[in-house]
Amino acid sequence: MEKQDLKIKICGMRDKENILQILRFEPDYLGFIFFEKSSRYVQEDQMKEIIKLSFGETERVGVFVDEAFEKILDFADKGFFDVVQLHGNETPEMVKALKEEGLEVIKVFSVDDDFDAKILNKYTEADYFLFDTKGKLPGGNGVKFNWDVLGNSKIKKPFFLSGGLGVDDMEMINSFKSKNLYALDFNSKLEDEPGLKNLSKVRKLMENIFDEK
Ligand SMILES: O=C(O)c1ccccc1N[C@@H]1O[C@H](COP(=O)(O)O)[C@@H](O)[C@H]1O
Repeated sequence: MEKQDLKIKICGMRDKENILQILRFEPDYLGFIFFEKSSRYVQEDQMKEIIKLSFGETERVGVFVDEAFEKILDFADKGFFDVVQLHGNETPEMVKALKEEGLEVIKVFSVDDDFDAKILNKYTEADYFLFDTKGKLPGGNGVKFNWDVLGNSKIKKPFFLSGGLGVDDMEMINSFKSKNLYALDFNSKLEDEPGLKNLSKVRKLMENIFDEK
């Protein structure tokens, strides 16, 4: 697999020093969790400082769980993110309304063995889908789902693959064939503690992940 084939998102960032270290590896996306119950929650005041950093080509993703439309817009106006990730039970109407405000939208679906891909047809307005593992928490469970459930033909939109991905999963990722796989989303498996990514793991990911085939 060639590097240019797949985008990389590293999620759950909040520590300024750690962000600066990770930015040196030039991931395509960095994610920030605006869900108060998350152990990776970024407060508004922290975010005001974080956006003063230079992100270069790396896009910022704001992660929300069933958040009010007005709050998402307010955070967008404050320049907290470039792309919004809706990680709850947001409706197709919510996606449409955010699109009408000019936002780029990733809609998340929590997947288990009973996942029915028909639901995707309701979310045609989303720019991207993201598939995460259904678990106790809305996200950040650190567990993989059975990727076979996605099936090849059912996903008509570029999508992020997520849920417990780590640096040792490349062989599995390489053998997962889906023409619309757009990005890999890494979070808890790269951490020393919630919100703090381990540099050796990120280095291994960014330098070696695409060379294993
Ligand atoms: O990480 C969290 O705490 C979190 C909380 C609420 C919604 C989403 C969250 N994280 C997202 O979960 C997936 C998968 O993470 P993991 O690899 O299983 O740890 C990822 O997309 C994060 O954006």
